[in-house]
Amino acid sequence: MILKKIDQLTEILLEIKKQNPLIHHITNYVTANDCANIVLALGGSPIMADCCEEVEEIVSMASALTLNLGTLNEKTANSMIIAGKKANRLKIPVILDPVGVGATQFRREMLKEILEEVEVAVIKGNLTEIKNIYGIREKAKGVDSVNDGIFYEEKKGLAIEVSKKFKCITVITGKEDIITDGGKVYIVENGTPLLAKITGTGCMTASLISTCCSVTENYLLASLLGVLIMGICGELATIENRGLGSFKVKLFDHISNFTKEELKKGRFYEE
Ligand SMILES: Nc1ncnc2c1ncn2[C@@H]1O[C@H](COP(=O)(O)OP(=O)(O)O)[C@@H](O)[C@H]1O
Ligand SMILES: Cc1ncsc1CCOP(=O)(O)O
Ligand SMILES: [Mg+2]
Repeated sequence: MILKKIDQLTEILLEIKKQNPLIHHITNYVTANDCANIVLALGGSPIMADCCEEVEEIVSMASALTLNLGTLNEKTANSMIIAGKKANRLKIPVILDPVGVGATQFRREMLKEILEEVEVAVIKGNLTEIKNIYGIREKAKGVDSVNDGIFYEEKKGLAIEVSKKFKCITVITGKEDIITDGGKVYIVENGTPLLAKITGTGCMTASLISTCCSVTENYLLASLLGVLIMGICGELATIENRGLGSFKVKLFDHISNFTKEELKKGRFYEE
């Protein structure tokens, strides 16, 4: 079963290299450069554009749209809605990363508006972010998850409920990652605590998922692939690690060299 899945995931990987899809991001100014480079490393082509006058034109050329709330303001929130609606009309997948949504009332209100106006294909966040999306008010200190210690069954249940509520794929990242469409659930065990020590690995995971979603209609498998790539490459980057700087460089090296061979290092199961 897993071998068949590896073949299906490899097909998505090869399709990205073949198509070089354009991935439109409306994202934060902290990790934008890393997200652009991660899309390039996987074989896609990034464009970051958030001006409301041009987002419709940009998204019309793109194969996926990533909306990242990391440094949200009223202007970018408006651009997200304009671009998101256009993406929906064009049937382009929209991937939402609700960065720091538990931190402020403003983010929660803007997120609610975005989700009322835009149909999202995938919501990806850490546990605190996903709890807040579902209306569980866990106050975030910033952009990181407050508590990853809840029972695995509870985390899985939450992801399923979010998928049902918003009719989308839900991804909860953390020590183990959960990916679900509300029915089938994948658990990914790859990763390293070092991934949580550098900023942007969550944002980059969303960019990887977007790139994978851009070449297939199977958003569940595409999300699984994006998560696996980050987890496996994170593990590979720890080999002979000298510190966080070189860890990050090695993470990019492994993502740019990622093939079916690396995919076989995936530790995931289906429920
Ligand atoms: N304790 C951990 N062990 C293994 N992998 C982790 C751990 N914490 C986070 N990760 C990985 O780091 C990446 C980013 O996840 P996370 O830190 O939850 O996102 P964010 O940066 O949005 O808070 C994911 O690939 C996740 O699997
Ligand atoms: C630190 C920070 N502040 C606003 S956005 C951002 C980056 C968050 O990135 P990630 O969610 O991948 O850790
Ligand atoms: Mg994040």
